[in-house]
Amino acid sequence: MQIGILTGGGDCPGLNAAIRATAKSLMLNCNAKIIGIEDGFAGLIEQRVRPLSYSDCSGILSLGGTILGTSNKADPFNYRGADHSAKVVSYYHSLGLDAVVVIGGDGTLSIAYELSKLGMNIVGVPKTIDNDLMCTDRTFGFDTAVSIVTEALDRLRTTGQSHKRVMILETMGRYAGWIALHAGVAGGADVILLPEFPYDMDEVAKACKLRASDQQYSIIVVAEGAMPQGGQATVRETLGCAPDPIRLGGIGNTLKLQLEQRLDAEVRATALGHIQRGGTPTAFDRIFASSVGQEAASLIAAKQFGRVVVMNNNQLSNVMLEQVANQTRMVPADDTSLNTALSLGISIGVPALTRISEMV
Ligand SMILES: Nc1ncnc2c1ncn2[C@@H]1O[C@H](COP(=O)(O)OP(=O)(O)O)[C@@H](O)[C@H]1O
Ligand SMILES: O=P(O)(O)OC[C@H]1O[C@](O)(COP(=O)(O)O)[C@@H](O)[C@@H]1O
Ligand SMILES: [Mg+2]
Repeated sequence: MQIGILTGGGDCPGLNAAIRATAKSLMLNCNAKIIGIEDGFAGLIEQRVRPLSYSDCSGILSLGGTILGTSNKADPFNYRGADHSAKVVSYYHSLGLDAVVVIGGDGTLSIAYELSKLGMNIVGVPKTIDNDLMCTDRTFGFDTAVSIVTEALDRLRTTGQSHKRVMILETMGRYAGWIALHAGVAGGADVILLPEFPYDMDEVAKACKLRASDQQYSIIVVAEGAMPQGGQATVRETLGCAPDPIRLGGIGNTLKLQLEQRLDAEVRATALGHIQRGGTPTAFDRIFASSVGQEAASLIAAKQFGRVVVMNNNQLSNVMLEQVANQTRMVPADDTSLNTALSLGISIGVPALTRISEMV
């Protein structure tokens, strides 16, 4: 049996743990040969692959990034203005691959679904710091990102407290607020602004004034996709050559300027950016990535193709690729962590009455 592995989309901590688990499990249990596909779908389009030996997959458990490389721009259906999908499928056959394990997020798995319809045997493994994939409670990379943001909040707290300032921290997450919400709760934020609930500037200012009257400083966590009521998400840049060209970012600074006009306090904004994605995975993400990796190997062994490994209520299972393709999992109004935040008096920038009506 000959199996390809690729990692697609933005890198995240735990990718190497997943590659290691998938490859070792296939080698040990199925005597499979593993072909590493370089730089996500770019490797299939540009025909760049290399064999992965058992030792290539050893010693990488704790390593951040991906030994295979990745791309969040290489879409075989729209690559530099042309459709390369037929060429990708014939390359897959010419390599003698029995299947490809595609480790990716919503975008990568949407592409995987389209390729599976063209006859490629694919098993998907979910990854992304954003945690925005449908049908799974978690994606690996998320826990590490939340830990990094939480540590940053702990650091912002002591400097914010010393200067009696409003400290804003902007997180990643695209159009979903999972990182901001979880890190905001873990870091004891006073205000958490999410893309799912457009905020009212007056409410944000009111929450800061309330904090100024007791603790004299405030901590705001804002997701990069957050937007004011009636407004739009802030775009950092629009890439020239990608089918999905929008990169969000900059809302932290905009919020700082707007808040300074409404408050007496000084306001400072920090954006963690790619620091949230780099470096070593947490123990949780190492175990999680290893579990989903070996489960993908089991699906391959059982010839269960066109499926994605998922984890719900701590149980591994799988769903069809089409169930996760072309969708984004947002924070729902009845989310447990959101309710925790609200119960603790953390503002989400909307008036209490709106909040209650949204939640019933
Ligand atoms: N809904 C979609 N359908 C098809 N391709 C998509 C979709 N969304 C994103 N893509 C493409 O998928 C690739 C990876 O997407 P990205 O969102 O960056 O990573 P991830 O796989 O982590 O979600 C990019 O080439 C992007 O253009
Ligand atoms: O690395 P880039 O191209 O700037 O992309 C940044 C985006 O990638 C992410 O870090 C991860 O997103 P994906 O998992 O969908 O790739 C987002 O949180 C962020 O908006
Ligand atoms: Mg994505």
